[in-house]
Amino acid sequence: MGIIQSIKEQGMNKLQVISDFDMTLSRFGCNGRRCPTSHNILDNSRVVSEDGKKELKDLLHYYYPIEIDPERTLEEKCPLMVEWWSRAHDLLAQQKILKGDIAQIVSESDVMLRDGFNELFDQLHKYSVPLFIFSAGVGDILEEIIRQANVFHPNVNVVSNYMDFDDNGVLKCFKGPLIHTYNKNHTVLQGTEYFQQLSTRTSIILLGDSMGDLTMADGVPSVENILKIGFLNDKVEERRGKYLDAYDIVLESDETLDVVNGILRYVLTET
Ligand SMILES: Nc1ccn([C@@H]2O[C@H](COP(=O)(O)O)[C@@H](O)[C@H]2O)c(=O)n1
Repeated sequence: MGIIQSIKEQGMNKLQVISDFDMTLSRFGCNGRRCPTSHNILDNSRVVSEDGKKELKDLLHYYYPIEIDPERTLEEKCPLMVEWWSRAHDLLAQQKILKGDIAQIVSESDVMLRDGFNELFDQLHKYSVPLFIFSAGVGDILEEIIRQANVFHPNVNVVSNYMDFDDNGVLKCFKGPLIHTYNKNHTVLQGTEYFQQLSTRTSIILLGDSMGDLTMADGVPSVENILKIGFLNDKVEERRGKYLDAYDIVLESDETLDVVNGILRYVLTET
């Protein structure tokens, strides 16, 4: 039997959705221009100095090609990703960013959620299906994005990199453990108990845009069905083979959540 059919037969009470955020729930591009990641929203904002912006852009131009390079191994990439995230977080921590400015920074940014986000969040909420957002982005920023989009429903849980502010609301550092593209697995979830509480939710729909997102469900105690849907946004030709091997469904240059919503509609409606 196919995975989608098995998930439907198990029923909505057994289902949970685990999703990446940047470039999976948010758009990769619009009208030929790149949309920002949660990190980029901060990097490009008015609260970062011109020198800071340049240094953050230099880091992006150096490390992003490494992140998506299909020829490099995970072992090669991991220490370099730690280096990128740590250097970027240190730079951001020097900018005296105020907690009270986050909402405006987000509302002034070019971030866009994928078309169909309302249906996705609202369907999952309506049927009380837990949505776990597991992100190597900036938690405070992505939470604000979904709050401003009016879809931060009670069934949504987020694990990400959160900012640590001092008593005056000034950013001093980022809280640990550091989450980067290639350590999104049980090792950074210790102490959260999230998946243990959902141990009866043994059907999973996993949404990601990188090879690192494939391990996001590793902490789920007893997976019975898992449907992995991958958004292939960049270096499409070079990475297609690896994505097709790893994901059950690969969506190329698709800025919508239409396929995901169609599957959920099928799974969640009784026939
Ligand atoms: N300083 C940084 C570090 C990372 N990024 C990008 O953000 C993405 C966040 O990861 P998700 O797991 O939430 O997709 C990642 O893919 C990096 O390209 C950044 O923009 N700036």
